[in-house]
Amino acid sequence: MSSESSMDWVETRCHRILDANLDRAREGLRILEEWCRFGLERADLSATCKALRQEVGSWHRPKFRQARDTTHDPGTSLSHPQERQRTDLNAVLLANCARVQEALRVIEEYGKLIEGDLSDRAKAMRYQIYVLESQLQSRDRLSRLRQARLYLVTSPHPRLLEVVEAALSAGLKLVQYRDKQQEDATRLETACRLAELCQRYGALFLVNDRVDLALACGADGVHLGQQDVPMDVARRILGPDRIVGRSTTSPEELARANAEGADYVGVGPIFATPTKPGKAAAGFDYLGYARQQAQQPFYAIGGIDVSNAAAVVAAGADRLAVVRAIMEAPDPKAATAELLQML
Ligand SMILES: Cc1ncc(COP(=O)(O)OP(=O)(O)O)c(N)n1
Ligand SMILES: Cc1ncsc1CCOP(=O)(O)O
Ligand SMILES: [Mg+2]
Repeated sequence: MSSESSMDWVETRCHRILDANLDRAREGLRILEEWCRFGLERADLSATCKALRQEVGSWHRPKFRQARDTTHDPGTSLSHPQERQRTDLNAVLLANCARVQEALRVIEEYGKLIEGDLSDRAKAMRYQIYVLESQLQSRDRLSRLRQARLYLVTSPHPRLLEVVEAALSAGLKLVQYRDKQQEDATRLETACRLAELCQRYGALFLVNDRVDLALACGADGVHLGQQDVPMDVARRILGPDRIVGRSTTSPEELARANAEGADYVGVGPIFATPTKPGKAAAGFDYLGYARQQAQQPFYAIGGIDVSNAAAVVAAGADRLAVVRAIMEAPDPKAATAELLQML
């Protein structure tokens, strides 16, 4: 091969790579656009996707298409098992954000050999996709939160991951890691393992009290009590896309949580509970008040189990948070299923 024809050979291969990845980016954007338009009914996000998709289309030069050689492409018949089965909507959105980001990265690198300008634009667009991804995630987190009726708050347990997995396998979609005793290094390790587990089951994962641990393990958010850091500080640290929940025991605390814009509130303790010794019960009166006044989803918590959950629901709760009812149940999966059914 002469040195000139070898350069042509490389260029044709690069055109082929650009052709495939321009198509891949456009397809991924179309999938995201459809959800923004028909799922979220968000004209702004849908318009963003459309503009990005059209821009990618405008980069697609005829010479890239002409280099296409589908019959000899060994990749056309390869597909990963994960591509055939996505666990939930969020997995579809995440997979397609990743697909667009990867395609843009390829365009950015190979574009340097062909057109520097194309490479620069692909890089700029990749950052726009990161922003879009976090916008989609935050919308998605809040809608998943609204769907989650049962909230497991964990307690220290020798088989913590096993118990949580049993509850997740029964359909639980919201978990809070609460451990006041462990050293930070162990807590962080456990939080990371729980975050991964919850993600696998399509469940939201929050960390109790600790914004730093929530950030470090990539949790979906944090639960703050009245003595924890102020909500605006948590939002500043975690960014606008994570969930921040707040405990409330009285109308005054609820009014503050409303004003602060908490994404959800804990309402309780409904009954006195050994999990929070010394904390007086707020009772059904406060539950009824929260039902009228809460501006966000609220979870009744404190002393709730399968024996009294129906009464708590009758008193106005449509969401429950529990510790012992699942963590100390002889069969955590069955207890979760029973509670879920009551909701
Ligand atoms: C859902 C939910 N509600 C209330 C609490 C209690 O939080 P807090 O008052 O900060 O007490 P601790 O849990 O930190 O002991 C909660 N954790 N979750
Ligand atoms: C953390 C917390 N906050 C108010 S009550 C409570 C503990 C609830 O535990 P249990 O469900 O075991 O009564
Ligand atoms: Mg707390």
